[in-house]
Amino acid sequence: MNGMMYMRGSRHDFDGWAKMGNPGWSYQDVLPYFLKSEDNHQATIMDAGYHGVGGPLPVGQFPYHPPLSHAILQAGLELGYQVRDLNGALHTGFAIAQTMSKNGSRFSSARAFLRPAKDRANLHVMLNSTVTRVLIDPKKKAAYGVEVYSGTDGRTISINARHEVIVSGGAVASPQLLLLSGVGPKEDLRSVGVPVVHDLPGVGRNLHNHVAFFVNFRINDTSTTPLNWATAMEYLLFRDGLMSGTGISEVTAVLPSKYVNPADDNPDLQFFFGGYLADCAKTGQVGEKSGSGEGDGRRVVNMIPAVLHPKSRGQLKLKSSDPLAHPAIYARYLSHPDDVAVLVDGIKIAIRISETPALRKYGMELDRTPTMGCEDLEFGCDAYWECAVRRNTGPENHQAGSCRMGPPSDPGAVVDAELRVHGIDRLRVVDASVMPAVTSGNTNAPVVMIAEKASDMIKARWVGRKPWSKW
Ligand SMILES: Cc1cc2nc3c(=O)[nH]c(=O)nc-3n(C[C@H](O)[C@H](O)[C@H](O)COP(=O)(O)OP(=O)(O)OC[C@H]3O[C@@H](n4cnc5c(N)ncnc54)[C@H](O)[C@@H]3O)c2cc1C
Repeated sequence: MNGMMYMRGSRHDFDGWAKMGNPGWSYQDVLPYFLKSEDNHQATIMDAGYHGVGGPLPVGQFPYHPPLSHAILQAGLELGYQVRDLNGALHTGFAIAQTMSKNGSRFSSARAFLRPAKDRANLHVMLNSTVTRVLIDPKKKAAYGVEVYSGTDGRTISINARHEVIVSGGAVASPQLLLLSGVGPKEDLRSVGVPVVHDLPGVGRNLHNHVAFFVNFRINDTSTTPLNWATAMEYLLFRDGLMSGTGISEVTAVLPSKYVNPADDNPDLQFFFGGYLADCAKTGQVGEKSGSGEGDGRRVVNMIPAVLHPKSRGQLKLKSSDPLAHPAIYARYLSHPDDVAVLVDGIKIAIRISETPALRKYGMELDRTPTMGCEDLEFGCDAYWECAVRRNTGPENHQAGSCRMGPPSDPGAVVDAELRVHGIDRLRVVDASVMPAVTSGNTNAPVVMIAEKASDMIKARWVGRKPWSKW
């Protein structure tokens, strides 16, 4: 379950991965895999050559856009930015983002990829089950199965793999699972009593995330109404109206801070917008008064700058050898001073956006309520914003990098460019954890791309098929 925004990141992200010693991951290499999964239902109005049709994942804008969405785009134009396809030729600008959705409703990865395959004889989905360990032959250093705990009957069973084991638990659970299986930094494993199968220092390290700050504004609000039976009917009959959108959360901007060269088209800030959804209703009757304002026709909306190229790195460790216990996560957000500086510059850009004529029409005004703990600093000076971002840090949900891809010469690498775990045969990791550096945008589309590319690598090893090569 996520916010559905379909953002691939910048070509520089993938070229950077390739430069780090990962052949096959440059932008030119990965673009075909983005296209392979995509069924873009607005392909004709997007940049030519950058979008696919006919894939399993529907991509497109929601049908309903509140007027404020268009006003934000206008604000971007007034500041000299372009409104463009941010998954196309260039990566800087404003957009009503495309989403993983169809007919105004969410399209999860499960709906796109799993459900159509549900009747295949070689697919079995176990519900309410947790993999507790990858079974690895310590002599051969090869994975041969998994141990699974069933939350339904409390039993733990072993399942053998004929070919290989693919770990896809995400940036938190994948390193956790490797650690539980004895693959990780040997000192850390010994300290929690897990027998060491393979000393791999990078497991759980390099954990990072986009980190953001909510800048609040007040606007004059006269155009929202609570959801009611009429909006429900509009959605059911026409797949349109308030229920077929996400308010101004559909808008995003990818912009350079003052610390990067705009000509490089490698922006280091993404802006999200929030607080302008339709209201839940108390009665469901048409004409119910809006409950979200402050009673004076004003309501709070947010602009949320996020640092796209964070330099801060955290770590994940086991707290115990209990596979059902949560791991210890040391996020270390904003531990690198450059991340703070970029975020503060992002706040200033957000304020500039709010001061454009397009948003002044809405009476947009910065909420000057001081952040708790920063009251003694003069509101709005750099020291104040530095305090505010540290006191009210808003991490995104884009955790990545904790099983990072890299060559064997890289001591922090966990998987190679074929996503195989270094030192262990028949074991791959396929998810956001393999990203050496998080992409410049929301992370779901890149994870789908990684999975598409992985499926080719897996087939190449076991059935000898050639990589997908439409382009
Ligand atoms: C609230 C939220 C909003 C987001 N919004 C967006 C957005 O708008 N656009 C976007 O692009 N990205 C968004 N993201 C990020 C995006 O969803 C993630 O980057 C992406 O899902 C990561 O994919 P993954 O396969 O690495 O991990 P996950 O999607 O987390 O998949 C891992 C799966 O493994 C399962 N699992 C874990 N451990 C075990 C185990 N031991 N045994 C069995 N199963 C296990 C988990 O239950 C989960 O289903 C959002 C994320 C969140 C949380």
